[in-house]
Amino acid sequence: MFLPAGSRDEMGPAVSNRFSVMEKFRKVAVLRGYEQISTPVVEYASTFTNEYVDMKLQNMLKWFNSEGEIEVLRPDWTTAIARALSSQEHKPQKWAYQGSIFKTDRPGMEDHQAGIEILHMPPLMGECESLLMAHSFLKSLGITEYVIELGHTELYESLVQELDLKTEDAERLRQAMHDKKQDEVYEIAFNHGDKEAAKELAALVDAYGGIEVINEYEERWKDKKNLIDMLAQMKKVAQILTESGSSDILVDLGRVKNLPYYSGMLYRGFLKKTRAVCFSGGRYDKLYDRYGGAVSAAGLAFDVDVLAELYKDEAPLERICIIADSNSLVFVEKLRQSYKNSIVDVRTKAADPDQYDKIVEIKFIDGKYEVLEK
Ligand SMILES: N[C@@H](Cc1c[nH]c[nH+]1)C(=O)O
Repeated sequence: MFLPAGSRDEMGPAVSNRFSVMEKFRKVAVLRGYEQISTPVVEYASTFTNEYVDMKLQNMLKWFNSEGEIEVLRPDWTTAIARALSSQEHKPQKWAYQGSIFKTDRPGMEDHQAGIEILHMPPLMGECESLLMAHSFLKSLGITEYVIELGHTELYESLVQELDLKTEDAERLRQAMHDKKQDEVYEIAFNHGDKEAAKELAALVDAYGGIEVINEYEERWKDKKNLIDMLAQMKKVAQILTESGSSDILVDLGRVKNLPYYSGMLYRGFLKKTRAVCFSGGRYDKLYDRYGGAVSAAGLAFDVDVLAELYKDEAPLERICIIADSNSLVFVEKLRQSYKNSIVDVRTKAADPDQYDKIVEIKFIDGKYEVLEK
């Protein structure tokens, strides 16, 4: 009530767990050498809808400003950061950020993200650092039961290039591939190419599983050098992650990009228990073409809302309630010093004992304040 559809209030643990997740993220990012970056929540729509980014205006929260230009609430951090960094010197950079993104094509409209962007690093360094950072961060939250899924946009894109597709059919094919509708993939590809190309694309729908899928495809594509190189990249990243003790790895060679700007390896983290996606990212060098190009860029964003739902404080603080009144407040403020590293809540009435580990009452006896345990 009194809120636009999709907006919501949050209270208690839903909020505090989110802040705890964000604090942990910041700590891990700082210790891995990331600098913090923040961009405004209001941007021009054209930052996200221009031909290099190509996000859909219909999914953005938008309005006209007084000059008649369309402004939006930030729908994507990665693009906003690319805009903010466009005039920066080309030297290795690692940025970390946290905050909301707004999209109307999902329930809730506002998502809380924490993410990293790694620029001007040699190939594979960005992908590996993104995923190793994800491993450290999830570990710091006590999350070990997750699966990393690796993909590569250019596998599908290079096969599709061989077809003669109009924009609309290209979109239909991408959707069918995304939904893993093999018959539809075959049909669209066959109608716009030949039997061979259609068979290859349809087979890609099933190219999902452990690292052995890459081995199979190395054999299958042994004459396609560009595809073999991409598989080698995926294999190398998988090997580095495995040797670093990271989580289980799956590959999906038929994965299509979920954001238009990706142009290389893609990765996602799934929680084993719920299958929820807890992070997602990839390589996106071409996004920088708008700003002069020749930039190596990779990164990922964590879904803070998904992580906050799982959050458990491993060493909860002792909770103490002091029952006092306005006369004893000065005394109570001093008394706090003796409860270092505890949550000290001052109330005026006996509080719910279930909420506290200890309740003490301040009484004025014989001219001085006494602390009585209850
Ligand atoms: N911006 C992407 C995540 C990402 C960060 N860097 C690269 N990709 C998303 O919202 O899914």
